[in-house]
Amino acid sequence: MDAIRGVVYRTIYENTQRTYCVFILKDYNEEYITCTGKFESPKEGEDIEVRGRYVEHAKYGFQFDAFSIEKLKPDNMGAAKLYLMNLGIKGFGEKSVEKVLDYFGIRILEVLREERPEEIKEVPGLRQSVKDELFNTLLGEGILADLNHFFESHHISSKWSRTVYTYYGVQAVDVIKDNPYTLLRVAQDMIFGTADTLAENLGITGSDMRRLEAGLEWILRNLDNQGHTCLPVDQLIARMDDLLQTDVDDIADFIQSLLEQGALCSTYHDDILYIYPPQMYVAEVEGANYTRDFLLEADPISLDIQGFIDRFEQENHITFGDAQKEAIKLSFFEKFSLITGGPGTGKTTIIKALVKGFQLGGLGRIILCAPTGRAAKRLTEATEFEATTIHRLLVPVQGSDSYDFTKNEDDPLDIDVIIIDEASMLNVRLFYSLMAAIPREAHVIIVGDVDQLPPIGAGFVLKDLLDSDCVPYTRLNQIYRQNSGNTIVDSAYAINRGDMPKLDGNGDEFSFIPVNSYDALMKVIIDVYKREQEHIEDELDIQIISPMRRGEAGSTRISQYVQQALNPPDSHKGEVRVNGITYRVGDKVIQILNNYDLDIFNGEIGIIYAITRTDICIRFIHKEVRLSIDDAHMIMPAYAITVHKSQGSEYGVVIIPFVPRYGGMLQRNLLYTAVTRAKRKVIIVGTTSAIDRAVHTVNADERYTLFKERIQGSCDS
Ligand SMILES: Nc1ncnc2c1ncn2[C@@H]1O[C@H](COP(=O)(O)OP(=O)(O)OP(=O)(O)O)[C@@H](O)[C@H]1O
Repeated sequence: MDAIRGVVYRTIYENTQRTYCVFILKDYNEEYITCTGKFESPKEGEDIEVRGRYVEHAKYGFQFDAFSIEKLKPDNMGAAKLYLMNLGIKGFGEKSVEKVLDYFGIRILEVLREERPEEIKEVPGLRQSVKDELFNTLLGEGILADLNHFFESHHISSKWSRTVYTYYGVQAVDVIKDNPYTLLRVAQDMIFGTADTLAENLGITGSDMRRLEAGLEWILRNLDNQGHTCLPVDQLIARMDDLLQTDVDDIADFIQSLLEQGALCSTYHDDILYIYPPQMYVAEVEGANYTRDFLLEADPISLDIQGFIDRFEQENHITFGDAQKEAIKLSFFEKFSLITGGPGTGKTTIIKALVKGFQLGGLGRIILCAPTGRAAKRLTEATEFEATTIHRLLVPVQGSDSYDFTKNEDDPLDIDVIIIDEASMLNVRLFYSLMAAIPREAHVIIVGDVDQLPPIGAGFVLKDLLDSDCVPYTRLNQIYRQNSGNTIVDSAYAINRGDMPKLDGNGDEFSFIPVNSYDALMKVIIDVYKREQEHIEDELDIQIISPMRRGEAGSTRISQYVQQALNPPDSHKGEVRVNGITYRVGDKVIQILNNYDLDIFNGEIGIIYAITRTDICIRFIHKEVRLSIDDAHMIMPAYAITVHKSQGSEYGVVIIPFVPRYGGMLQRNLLYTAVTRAKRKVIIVGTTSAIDRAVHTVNADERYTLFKERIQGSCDS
């Protein structure tokens, strides 16, 4: 490792999270060296030492890749002045700095070098607030330096120093030395192995309790992402053994002790012990209990149902099929019922009828909701009745976990009826939160297509409710949408049955373009996108939907290609680079987190129409917003998005890349979900073999959950 000392000459770039920077260092031989580092940028004029190595960057040439940085303490009065001025403290300008220098004289070098920030408080003539901030900053500088040193000595990037300091303050180094695994809670992008290696360096090995705790926490943290509410105990032990490579008996004893303390929960079912994190256990058990309460008794509304159906048919010039009528009757009769069916089977039409019917039956406080903003908007448009997202309905507790809501059993919703659409997206935790907030006397109607992808998060509520055979339900099989020749719908149903869709037709609605190389895939996608763009009024109506995000053919890479091809750099167009991603005026972006302040939700797609020094201005379908560049982590490029992100949304034209390199993602429900996102046109670009594999692969990913069994009442605890 090399070390260079010098003065920071100029900062070239720093990302908004302040975890990566590029700057020019002027070393003591007056040579200018471009440095990069995964830490916050030093300030211009600062004396620093960087340690790392010289590298040759393909584009930027020779530069210094700094692994760590240390601010050098000033060794003369001029440097001390610069150092103090560079602290960037409000109200601490040149005059105030002079006061400090006058007071300490040459002794200031000692104060700064030996990190005795408390002495700063003695300086007369400084405002108390300035003194306090100066004290805290100098203290922080010292601790940051200690952290940088500590990390460096253990070969860990100092990019986490600022976060760790912000979290643990003056105690930071001690906290980490005491339990290095605490880093995993603070440094979100740190992997277990990094903390584990540090722990080993510090003598924490084998079955040390801190190691067992961290290993368990790490595995349970990923449970939700993998779709499980619980794990069979053998699985849990095996996973911990894989991760920690320690004595299996110690792991088993540790799990047992947590069960005894109530830090983990468990259920015995079919001779298998399932282990739950407590919040998952509560969600699964209580979600099922609430549902069972609703199933206890029917609660018919006072309405001549047949007369109502006849009138609705007349007014809307349709004749309901038998299954549709059954669904309507069940919804009016039962307190809790379910409607499932594929695209075009009339689910939305039924919802429309239900709203009317419940109103006529005197139940006027009706809520329509869906898991995503886009689905709620679509429902509003289709039913002409205001729908909302489940999150908005339940009112999240600001700044807390994403399942913590203001509306709950103690403060329930003021409603008579709730109709929940796109229910295939409901995971166990969201379902529990929702059920907790529904008053016991309300009618609950759950609507969704059970053949869509399972939800993000644990469980598959819609499927389990259906499979339980305890919930009154209707399955709609007849397709009403443009009955004859809708090849999108026909293809979707063929895929769902496990048949190949017709790929050689020249239908305008469903087409397949074979490609036999990666380059051809990208080229065709761009050509098709361009062609469709010319025929469409609103670019938001075309969407590329890819089976996965990562990899050469993932949505991220495709988005980059499309941007390069269709919206390349242009001196007339504003652009900004955030976290290595370039956003340019004209680009399509997707919101990836709910932003309640701006009223824009996860999954909404928009086009950038302006970029200012501070904001990215985006036109979403119904709204234009100015997103602060500091909040740019809430968006992503979206020429292509994943099938998972597209759930609950519809687009006029959908382009689906589908090639063998998607591997395990080539599954029937994934292709079915992608195809059913299209209203007018689907273009699959790929290979017959990839489609064949998907059509014949029924999602084999097992989700560990006992939700269905709890609905059935076959689980004891
Ligand atoms: N019984 C019926 N007779 C004739 N047309 C019907 C009938 N039911 C629904 N439709 C029509 O079929 C089309 C599809 O219905 P709808 O949108 O309600 O289905 P959906 O299941 O909600 O579909 P998706 O999930 O794809 O939105 C609509 O144009 C609707 O007006």
